[in-house]
Amino acid sequence: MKFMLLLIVTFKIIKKKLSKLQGAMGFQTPHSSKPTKVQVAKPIPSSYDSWMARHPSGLRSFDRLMKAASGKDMVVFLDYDGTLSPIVNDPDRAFMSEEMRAAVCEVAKNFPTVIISGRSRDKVKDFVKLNNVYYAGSHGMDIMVPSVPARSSDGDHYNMALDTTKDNGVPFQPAKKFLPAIREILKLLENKIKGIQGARLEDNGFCISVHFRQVQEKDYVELEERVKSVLEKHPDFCLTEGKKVLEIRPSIEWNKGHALEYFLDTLGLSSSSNILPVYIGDDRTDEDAFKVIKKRGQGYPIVVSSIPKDTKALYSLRDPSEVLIFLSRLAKWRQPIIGSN
Ligand SMILES: O=P(O)(O)OC[C@H]1O[C@H](O[C@H]2O[C@H](CO)[C@@H](O)[C@H](O)[C@H]2O)[C@H](O)[C@@H](O)[C@@H]1O
Repeated sequence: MKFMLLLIVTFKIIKKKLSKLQGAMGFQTPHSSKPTKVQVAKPIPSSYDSWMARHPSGLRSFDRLMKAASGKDMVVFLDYDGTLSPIVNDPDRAFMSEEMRAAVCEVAKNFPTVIISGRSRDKVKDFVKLNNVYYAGSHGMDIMVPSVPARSSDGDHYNMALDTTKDNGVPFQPAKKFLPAIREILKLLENKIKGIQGARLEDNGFCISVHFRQVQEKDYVELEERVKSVLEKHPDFCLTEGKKVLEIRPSIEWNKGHALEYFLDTLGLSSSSNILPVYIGDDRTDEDAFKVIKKRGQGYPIVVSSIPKDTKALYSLRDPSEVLIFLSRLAKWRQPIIGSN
């Protein structure tokens, strides 16, 4: 009797295992209530893949983008941190590579090129070290309008004689009247953040960065509260947040988007219906420029991100190494000569 019971139990176990195995292999068991098709597992798209479907890679789309750009006046805008240089712990050591510098230099030989950064104009210039690009610092609040026009005198060619080392242009600084208040805020902040280990200030000319990349997470709230307490006495300033940085800036209607429009205007390029601004940036402040390009309905807003994020950009590049490839290809790209085979 016992032997019979053992035999039945063993038989049932073997049957169950066999049926599981068949299921896993896609076979139907005779006991299936409904006939099921053999299921071929579809790969579930990762969130980055589905984000990429909405913001296609600037590299994969390169040929298509350039085809649509042919015959148009391209102007290239490049953010600095996180775009031309990788994000690093020490903001003073965010150097760009020699290859990146060479690629930007080559691009600038063919297209008017603007470096637009949250840093002070002098600082970003020190990092980039190129004299054939235009610079806008303090999120576009510090622009040196070049005395050499972007156009040659016949208006047909991009002027490659541009030399931005000669600061003989006219400064455009819409937040100039805030400078005394910025100095005062800087002093107050120096005292306020003293006790918070790892917090550091960066004087960006027309705005101030309070870095917390090196601050312990438990101190974040305290730091933010201290910064906000300083701003209570300065209601005409606002606080925004970037990548592990709090940014204090004058509350004026001026951002990277306005700066983009301003450059197109002052370079004598905005009247052309053929203008094609390309803007590459990684941070929240770059979204203002993406918005402007989208509104114009002309140009390529490209976000640099290796994670899905909410953005107005139409295209994406994963990180500065992809920016380098994109710029190197752009530097080599030549407008097809109309009429040639
Ligand atoms: O407009 P950007 O040129 O992107 O400037 C935005 C801020 O960039 C810098 O900070 C960021 O990069 C640092 C170096 O990699 C990193 O340490 C920091 O955590 C990032 O937020 C710059 O130092 C800030 O002043 C700019 O506001």
